Amino acid sequence: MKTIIELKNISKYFMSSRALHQVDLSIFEGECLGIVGHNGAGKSTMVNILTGTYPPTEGELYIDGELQPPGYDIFSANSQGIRVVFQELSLCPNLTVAENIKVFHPNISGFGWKKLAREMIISSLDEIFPDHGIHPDSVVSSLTLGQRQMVEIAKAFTAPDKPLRLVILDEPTSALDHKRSQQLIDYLDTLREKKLSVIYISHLLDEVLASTDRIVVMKDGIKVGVEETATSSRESIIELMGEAKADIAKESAAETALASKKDQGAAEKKLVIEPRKQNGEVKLRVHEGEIVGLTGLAGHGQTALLIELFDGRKNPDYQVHAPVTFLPGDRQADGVFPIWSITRNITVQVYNKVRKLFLIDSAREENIARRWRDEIDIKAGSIEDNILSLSGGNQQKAIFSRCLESSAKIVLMDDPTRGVDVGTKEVIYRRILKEREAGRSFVWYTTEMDELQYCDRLYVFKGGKIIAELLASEASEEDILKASF
Ligand SMILES: Nc1ncnc2c1ncn2[C@@H]1O[C@H](COP(=O)(O)OP(=O)(O)OP(=O)(O)O)[C@@H](O)[C@H]1O
Repeated sequence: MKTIIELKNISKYFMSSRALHQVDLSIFEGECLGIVGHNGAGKSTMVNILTGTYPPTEGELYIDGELQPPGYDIFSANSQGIRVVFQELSLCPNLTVAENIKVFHPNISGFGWKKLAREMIISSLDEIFPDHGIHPDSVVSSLTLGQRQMVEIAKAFTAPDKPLRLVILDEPTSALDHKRSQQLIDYLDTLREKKLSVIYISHLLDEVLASTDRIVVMKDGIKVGVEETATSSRESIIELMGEAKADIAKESAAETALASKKDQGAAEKKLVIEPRKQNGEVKLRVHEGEIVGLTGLAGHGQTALLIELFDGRKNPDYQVHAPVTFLPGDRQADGVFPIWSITRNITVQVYNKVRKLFLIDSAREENIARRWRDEIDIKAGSIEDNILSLSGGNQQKAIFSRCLESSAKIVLMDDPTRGVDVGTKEVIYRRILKEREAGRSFVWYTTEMDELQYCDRLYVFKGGKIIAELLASEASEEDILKASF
C-alpha cells in the first residue's frame, strides 16, 4: 500500500509535560486508520501535529515522501488536502451554516457565493447524513449539538479547489445518536474506493472496530501497538491500553447485571420530580434513589427538558422537590470556566465546603480536587494548571466531579461521558450506582445505547415530547429504536 503521510520519531512537550514520545506512524492511501487510547494519551496532540496546529518538539513529518520544513502550519496542511474535525467544534455560532462554509473556503467569492456555499454543504450533508433536516440558512447557534457536529463533519468533506487526501475525525460521533453514527460509518466505507484516507479517533471501540482497517493504540504519549482490525477485538485493544482497565471492563459486567435489577421498589419511594398536571401525555417522574434515562433520536427535546428542569423559571410542567445540579452537554459553551484552574473548575459549586470565614481556603479546595483527580484519573500536570491544559476527556471528568461534589439531590446529566475513555467510564458508572444507593437521583440523557443499561426507567423522546416510558430491565435496543420512530 502506498504511504501518503509518515510521522518519524515525533515527540511533543508542553513545558515539562510530555504529550508524545518518539511516535512513528504511517498512513496509507485509502485506508481508515483508528487511533484509540485513554484520555490524555496524546491522540489530539498527534492530530495537531499532522494538521500543523503545533510544531513537534522533535521528529519529522513526511507527506508523499517529502520532509516538511519547520514552517509547516495549518495552511500547509490544508493546501495538501489534510483536514480535521476537532473534538471541540469550531463553527462560528453567530453565522449561518452557509456563511460558515464561506469562512472555511475564502475562495468562494463573487455574487453567487451564497448559492454555491449552500449547495456545497447541502450536497455533502445529503451524501453523509441522508434526511438530515438541516437548512443552510439556519444560524449555527440555533442548531442542536448533534446537528452542529453533522455540519462540522460535512464541512470537512467539502473540497471546491483541491482534492482531499486525509480527513481526521476526532470523536466525530460524540454528540450523534445511533442512526447518525451508523450513517457516518457507512459513508466512510465508500471512501476507500476514492482513495481518500481517514483517521478515526474514538473511545467507542465498537465503532472503531466497525469502521477501520488498522488500529493504533496510544498510552501515555507512546504508541503501544498497531492491530489489523480484522483480527483485533475489543478485549485485545483494552488489554493494550492497560491491563488494569481490562479488569475494570470485566468487573463492569457484574455491575451492569446489578444495575438492571434495581428498578423494583422505586414505586414506593418519594417522587423528587413530578408533573404539575396530568393531561394524558406521558410525563417524566423521578423517584428518590432512581436513575432515569432519556433516549430517542438526538435533538428531540431531551437536552431542552434537562435545561427546563434545572432552571425553575423555564419549567411550567414539572415540580422539582429537591435541589438540582446540571452537567451540561456542550462542554466548551456551558461547561468549563476557561480562565480558571482545574481545582477552581471542580469546586465552583461548593463554596460552603471551601470557605473559611469570608475567604476561600485554597488547601480545602485542593483537597477536593485531588480526591477527584485520584478517583476518576484526571490526567493533569498539576491541578493548579488552567483547565484548558487538559485533554477534552479530562476536562469532561473535571465537570463530572464538579456536579457530583455538589450536595444537590438530583443530578441532571446531558451526555456526561462524552469523550471519556473506556476505563474511566466504568469508574464513573460505578460511582453513579453508588450514589443512587445513597438516595441520589439521576436524570441521564445519553447518546450511547450501552449506558441505558445502568438506568431503572427510560423515557423515549420524539418531536420535543416524551412518547414512551419503558422499564430499562425489560427494554431491548430494538424496543427503544422502534419507539423512537
Ligand atoms: N495546550 C496544552 N498545554 C498543556 N498541556 C497540554 C496541552 N494540550 C495537551 N496537553 C497535555 O498533553 C497530553 C495529551 O493530550 P491530548 O489532548 O493529546 O490527549 P488525548 O489522547 O487526545 O485525550 P482525550 O481522549 O481526552 O481527547 C495531556 O496530558 C494534556 O494535558
